[in-house]
Amino acid sequence: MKYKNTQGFDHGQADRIGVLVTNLGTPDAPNRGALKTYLREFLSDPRVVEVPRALWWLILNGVILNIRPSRSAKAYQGVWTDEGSPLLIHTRDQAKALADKLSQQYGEQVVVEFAMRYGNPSISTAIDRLCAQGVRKLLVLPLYPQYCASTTASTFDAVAEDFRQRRWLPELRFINHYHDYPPYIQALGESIKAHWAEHGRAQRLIMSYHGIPKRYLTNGDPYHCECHKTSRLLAEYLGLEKDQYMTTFQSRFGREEWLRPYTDETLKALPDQGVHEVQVVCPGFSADCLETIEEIGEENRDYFLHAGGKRYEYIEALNSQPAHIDALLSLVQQHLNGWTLSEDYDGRKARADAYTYPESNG
Ligand SMILES: C=CC1=C(C)c2cc3[nH]c(cc4nc(cc5[nH]c(cc1n2)c(C)c5CCC(=O)O)C(CCC(=O)O)=C4C)c(C)c3C=C
Ligand SMILES: [Fe+2]
Ligand SMILES: [Fe+2]
Repeated sequence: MKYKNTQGFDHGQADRIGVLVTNLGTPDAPNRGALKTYLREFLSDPRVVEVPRALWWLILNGVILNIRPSRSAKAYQGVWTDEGSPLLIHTRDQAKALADKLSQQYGEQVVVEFAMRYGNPSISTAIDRLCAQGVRKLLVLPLYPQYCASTTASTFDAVAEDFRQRRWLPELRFINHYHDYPPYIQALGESIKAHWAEHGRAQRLIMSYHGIPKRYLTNGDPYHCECHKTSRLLAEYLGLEKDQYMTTFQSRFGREEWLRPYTDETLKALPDQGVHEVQVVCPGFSADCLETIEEIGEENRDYFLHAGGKRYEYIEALNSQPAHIDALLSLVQQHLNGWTLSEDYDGRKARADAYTYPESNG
């Protein structure tokens, strides 16, 4: 059959709204084999690596997938928990907390699933589950505050690819970004203030975002601007002067130039410039993951202290903090506008006049 059919449909089924919460994805296990599978899927995405396909295929299969999986597996072993990968656990918990809030408000009318762009649970599996529960309107919330083609647009590609193979498409809404959304800035600001209340302030607040190749910016990707806007709004919220905070970019991959200034080089240089105390926050990561726990929490701490720094603190991602969930809730509510029927919700009535073909069972 060319198209995937909706499973479990019956005419008495209630029409529902689905919220699909997504993040990047993570390997199934912290070992070489799982890393190879994960990295192959991730790094084959042309939204992530914009290099001519034939050339990239040779580099990826000839070099990267032979070297990187073992190295990355070691790094993942250092952050892995009894429940699994931190990114997966946080995303699952965030979706659950959001689902609880939405069900308090809308009962069974709104259902939530979470998915990963690469790895499991896949976006297609989650859309299958939503459709089987009667979802006819779908809101996708990629947990990337700043729009980037490598992440946000790639998530859209995965939804579109699923839709290409599906018979009965739900109505679709897609949240592009929320880098300047006041409740998100407030949640970030309050989490930093709570850290200050407990530990005091350091000389400088470093706002570190995942990098991308500089070429993507010059080709028109708004990511760099959105990161800077988040930083400016956050600094305004906290009442910071220009010399009290910095925006930097981390997690470089490959040899070409990425967005500058680089987080690692900045931290290595700061002690010589008289900055011996820093606090680092990662406002582009909605959940702690390898890139924050290991790279910011450990690797960059070492660089800073070895360069003569005296005090280094990483301020955790918002994860499932109540203020974060509330910010996501209000973001979702804004995008559900015109869709929710909360008071007179009666999905059965909506389908009561459906005509049943005698020869079909659906
Ligand atoms: C190869 C190029 C990469 C681009 C471009 C890129 C952009 C990008 N990534 C995130 C968020 C995350 N990336 C994570 C891990 C990760 N990223 C890359 C490469 C690129 N990312 C790799 C190869 C890896 C895997 C880890 C490794 O082998 O070093 C993660 C963490 C995943 C986890 O399991 O914990 C996140 C989150 C953003 C937001 C972004 C562009 C804006
Ligand atoms: Fe990445
Ligand atoms: Fe910019």
